[in-house]
Amino acid sequence: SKRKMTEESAVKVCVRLQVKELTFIYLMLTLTVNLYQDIAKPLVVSTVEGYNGTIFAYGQTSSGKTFTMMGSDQTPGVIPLAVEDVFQTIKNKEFLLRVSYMEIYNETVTDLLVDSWKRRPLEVRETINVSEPFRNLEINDFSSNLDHISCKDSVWICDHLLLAERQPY
Ligand SMILES: Nc1ncnc2c1ncn2[C@@H]1O[C@H](COP(=O)(O)OP(=O)(O)OP(=O)(O)O)[C@@H](O)[C@H]1O
Repeated sequence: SKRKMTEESAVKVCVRLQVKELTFIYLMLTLTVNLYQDIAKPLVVSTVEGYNGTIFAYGQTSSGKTFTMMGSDQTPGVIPLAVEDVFQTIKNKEFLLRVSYMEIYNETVTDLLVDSWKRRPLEVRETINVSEPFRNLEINDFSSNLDHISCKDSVWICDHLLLAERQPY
């Protein structure tokens, strides 16, 4: 299909740094969903069990970081796939899910969940072992089974992340 041809046109390389070794290398035929299943899903599931996890996209401009992380309606990226899996994993459990979304650009940290006209650079706290490294970062609580919380599904979260990203400065 047209979509498949397009997605296959880019090379994805997934790196887990381990003393100068690459653990996985994905070539042109790899779809984001395959990469997600191998690399990200185990990490996402273990974060729900209490482990810390980081998925980090690195590469030169236009190499496909946003495409891989956010994706599109036809080809969901790592973030929507991860949010969906989090909701699947916490289904029928009482679980507090907290989401924040920030951008680091030209050494300035910005909270993307704040309306663009209210945005101010976040102050970075450099003290070791602080649980909140950014002062004033908006942290949204979403719960899978509390009625008074407006968000109940992964689509709502992803829509808000996309809206936040597209707000003009
Ligand atoms: N695997 C892919 N299949 C099809 N199109 C892709 C793929 N990866 C990237 N693209 C397309 O290439 C263009 C650049 O990709 P993208 O915006 O994701 O790059 P980026 O690394 O986030 O760039 P920047 O650092 O400038 O933000 C976009 O139009 C995107 O849709």
